Amino acid sequence: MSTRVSAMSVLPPVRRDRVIAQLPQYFRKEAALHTKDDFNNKVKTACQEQRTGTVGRFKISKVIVVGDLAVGKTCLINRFCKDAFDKNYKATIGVDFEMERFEVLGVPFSLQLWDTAGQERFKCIASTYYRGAQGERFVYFNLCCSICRQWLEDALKENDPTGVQLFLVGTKKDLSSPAQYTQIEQDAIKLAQEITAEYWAVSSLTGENVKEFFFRVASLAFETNVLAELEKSGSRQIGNVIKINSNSNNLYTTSKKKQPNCCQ
Ligand SMILES: Nc1nc2c(ncn2[C@@H]2O[C@H](COP(=O)(O)OP(=O)(O)OP(=O)(O)O)[C@@H](O)[C@H]2O)c(=O)[nH]1
Ligand SMILES: [Mg+2]
Repeated sequence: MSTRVSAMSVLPPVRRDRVIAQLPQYFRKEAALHTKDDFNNKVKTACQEQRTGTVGRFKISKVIVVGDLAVGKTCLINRFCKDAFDKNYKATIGVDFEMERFEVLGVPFSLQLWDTAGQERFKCIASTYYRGAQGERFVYFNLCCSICRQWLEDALKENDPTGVQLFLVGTKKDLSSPAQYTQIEQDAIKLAQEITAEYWAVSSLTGENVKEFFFRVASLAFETNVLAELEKSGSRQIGNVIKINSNSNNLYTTSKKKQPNCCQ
């Protein structure tokens, strides 16, 4: 057994409240990365037959959280990972990391959450990370910020947009009245559609939608990763029994992304 595998085998079992057996649903149908109600059949079969390749062993998916300062990036991660909330603002310096382990369709799956700093003076540090990141990247953008389109442009400049799944997250939902929220949501859905992102609204103070959101991220990341693994192993086999579409890892978006405009 390799050292890496034995290191993994000493990890404690995945927490029971991180087990995902069903595909978690989108938040708003009009701004979803996909609207299917179950995991892809090829993915389900691969999981049953334990043919998920590096997914489930040492593969770790990265989630990069970006957005303006004080929009609530760190609090969102802390609410999910530690079930904690701090009302005092402590700016992130550079980048912090959290690891979160799931079990999806019986397969262990880890997300590494990159919590970047929103302050302008740390922005160059964050962009170094986008550049250095290998493999799939899943980027969130916080809604409650005037320059979120700027973050988006910067992050996409460093990444192939087709390899990135975007989530546009409206934070601090508890602070708006229902009437204010309705207006915010309309604008957010428009922006999400424009940038081909999935929209969510969350509150780290109350915990509303936080777990649902991360479960959805983990599930879509897992599905994309397994499909990519199947495609890789499919292309290595001679005379495949199962034909795997060469575009199958690009599940959710085939349309060319529009250049984001300036904020209104
Ligand atoms: N009411 C309310 N306040 C929140 C919520 N989320 C975060 N806050 C507050 O907003 C402030 C900033 O939160 P952070 O999570 O530190 O913001 P950040 O985006 O990580 O900021 P940087 O690290 O500077 O980029 C803190 O005072 C939090 O308590 C929320 O859901 N509701
Ligand atoms: Mg922070």
